[in-house]
Amino acid sequence: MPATAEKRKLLVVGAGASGLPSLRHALSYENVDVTCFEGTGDVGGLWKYKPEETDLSSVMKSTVINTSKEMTAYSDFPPESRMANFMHNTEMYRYLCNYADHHQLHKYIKFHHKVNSIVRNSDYEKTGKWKVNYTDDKGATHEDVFDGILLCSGHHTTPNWPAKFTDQDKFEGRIIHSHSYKDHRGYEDKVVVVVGIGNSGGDVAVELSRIAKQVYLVTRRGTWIFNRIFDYGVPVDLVLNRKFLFNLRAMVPQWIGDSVIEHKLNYRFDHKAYGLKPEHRVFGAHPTVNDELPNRIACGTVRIKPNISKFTQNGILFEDGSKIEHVDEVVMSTGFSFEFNLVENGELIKVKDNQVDLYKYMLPVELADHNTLAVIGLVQPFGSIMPLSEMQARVFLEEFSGKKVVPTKTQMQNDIKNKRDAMAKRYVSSRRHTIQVDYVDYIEELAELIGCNVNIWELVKTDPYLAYKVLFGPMVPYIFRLNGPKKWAHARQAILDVDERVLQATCDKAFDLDNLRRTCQIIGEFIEDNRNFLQSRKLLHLDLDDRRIRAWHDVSWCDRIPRQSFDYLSKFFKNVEALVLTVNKLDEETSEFLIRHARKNNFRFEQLRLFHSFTASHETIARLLQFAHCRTVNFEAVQSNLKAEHLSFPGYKNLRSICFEMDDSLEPEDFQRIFELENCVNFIFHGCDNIDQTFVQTIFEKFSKSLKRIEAIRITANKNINFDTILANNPNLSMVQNAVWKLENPSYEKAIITVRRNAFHFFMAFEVNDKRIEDILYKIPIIE
Ligand SMILES: NC(=O)C1=CN([C@@H]2O[C@H](COP(=O)(O)OP(=O)(O)OC[C@H]3O[C@@H](n4cnc5c(N)ncnc54)[C@H](OP(=O)(O)O)[C@@H]3O)[C@@H](O)[C@H]2O)C=CC1
Repeated sequence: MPATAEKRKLLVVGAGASGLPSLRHALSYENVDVTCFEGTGDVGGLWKYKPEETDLSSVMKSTVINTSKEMTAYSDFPPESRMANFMHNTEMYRYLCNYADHHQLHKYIKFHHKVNSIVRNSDYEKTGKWKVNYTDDKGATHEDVFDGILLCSGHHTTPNWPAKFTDQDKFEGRIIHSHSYKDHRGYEDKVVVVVGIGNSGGDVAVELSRIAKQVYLVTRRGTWIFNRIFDYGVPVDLVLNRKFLFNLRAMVPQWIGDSVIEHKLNYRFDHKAYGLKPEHRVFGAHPTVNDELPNRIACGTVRIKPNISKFTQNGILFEDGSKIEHVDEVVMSTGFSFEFNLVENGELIKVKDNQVDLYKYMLPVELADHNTLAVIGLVQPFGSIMPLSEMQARVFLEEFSGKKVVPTKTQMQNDIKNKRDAMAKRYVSSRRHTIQVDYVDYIEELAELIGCNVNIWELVKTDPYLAYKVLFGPMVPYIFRLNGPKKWAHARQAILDVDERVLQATCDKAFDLDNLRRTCQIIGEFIEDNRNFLQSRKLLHLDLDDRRIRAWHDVSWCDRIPRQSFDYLSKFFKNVEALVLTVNKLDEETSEFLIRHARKNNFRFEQLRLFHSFTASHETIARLLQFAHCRTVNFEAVQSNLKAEHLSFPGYKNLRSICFEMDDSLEPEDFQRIFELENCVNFIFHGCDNIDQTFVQTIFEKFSKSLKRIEAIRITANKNINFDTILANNPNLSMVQNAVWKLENPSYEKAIITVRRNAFHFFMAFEVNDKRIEDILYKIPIIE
């Protein structure tokens, strides 16, 4: 495909978990003009729970994903720290929505647009173009030609109904497929038979076991059951999907790896004793992940049964001769089928019993001359599909945008054959095992194609710590944004922060003292190494916060300083002089600590910025201000409860500048007293959203007649004020974006250095426009 200056039109079909990253990456190519058609009115596909009976794919109401958040994330969008390690479907949906919002994908998605057919265009041989027939959101049908197509419509939509069991039609109870199962309602006190022990069957059986009279779970060959969490509560996929382990696995016979894991799984519960031990080895079938099933079996609320041999009018006979006389409900959790009838009536990508010939499960060999159509997300990994879908889209887009990354037709065919042979050798022969991949091997294979796999030996030379993490840590998707096309500047940090995000998902206040001490040491060394520089540049800003601070402007949710970090801070205070100290939720204990250091170490700062509500008393704050020789206090986004009587405390008396919330408890008389503070000449008014025009005018009159100075007034949502009148009456006043008015304001440009450790961060800003800053930014130790 020739590189071309002209934009190539790409259609992404579906805005679910595969469509969204496809769209996001397509947008990063200048020569690609992308549109996404989504049949429904929302993004999220399967992950958007649909309470009604539908032909669309949908999770159950209670579905919790069985891959962990870090292994399920997209490569440039790490999940929030507080998101669960295994997300409930509503949280998954939120993650997908956030991703779409973050990358502003909505404007490229045409909702309620349904694709009816896709065929090669008349000039396909020459151009590789496709003709698409679709119905728009008004019901009108159109035809359009695209240079490329990404089919991202999922493969968990069409229920696979098993061939009817003997006398199934005579059965008078209800039989549904798990696709139609929503929640437990209606199953109370019923006898339920769940057929199939895949992840759907396991989930349904466990859920119903709490409210049904009895649940029977049918399996014709047993299965190995994984728990979502491994030793020490670490998500199992974070433990098993590691580069090192896969490299090792390639060197030892398969049975060794199988035996180790089987031993581990049996150690939790003996699969034989629980009637589940299969003939196949653990990696010989798609894994069933279920944390509760063994317990439910132990409690007898779920009983394991072999396959059904026959239905009766009210009951079921099993292959071992056992019988249940009365059955109310049967839930066939027997998997899904897929087909590609949308594309040339199913003639192009032929599917038989879920067997399909696609290069890397995405590219039809017949189209090898152009490679302008791909299926995204058609894999069933030991691990999460989402990062694989994203990587598939990246492979396609590299090719589509002009690079040659897909090999020759013959190589494609060989690869398909090799994969099929390997699958037949390893897996139980079944329609379930036709698109199986190992997460690590497969993502690396794709990454190799586009040159974004990590060369560990090269990395060891330049960044040994990161190399260690990549080799021995979980193979998180961010790894594939360190190199190659569309590198992501924050990939390194995202990799190093994995443990922290995992930990914070289960423990808000997870502080590890050893780590804190190590942090002190590293920070100390950093300060030592850069002493001259630090002394020549006064630190502008020191932010004490035990939450992630991603950017200067993004300090949105904070907590109090952890006690454990006092040690660490002491070390820092000995070395650095700051202009601004920001503390979130300042309490008495922290204030006393800071006062001690101000007195003992001569720790100084010029501005105290109090973020969010604080519980320290004004008396204590005043002492802190006094001992730190602080001349500016900034009550920001807090109820300051500042009263006239506080002003007699020495710390407040000496203030030169004060910033406070106008909408809090401040009374006009208090304001008058503050205004009259002798030393205080600079004022910033925050959050003046509820004050009225007269008051604002009074403020300006007061200030214009005195030596006092307003640095800024921030009014973001005030309907009472006529800005034009006020600006007209005050020629020295200018409004700078977003209703921030400035009379005078020294504007510092800032560089920001964030040094972070496990759940605790230092935030430092220096004066900038200095090349040194950049150098330091790169050298700053990253603390885990
Ligand atoms: N929480 C989560 O994240 C969830 C994820 N999923 C995923 O969705 C996908 C689909 O899962 P699922 O719906 O469970 O389907 P699967 O295809 O994985 O499992 C189907 C089950 O039905 C059995 N089965 C099929 N046909 C018959 C038959 N004729 N007689 C008896 N048993 C039969 C299969 O047994 P056999 O092995 O003998 O063929 C197997 O146990 C998987 O990738 C799964 O991981 C699903 C649910 C929840």
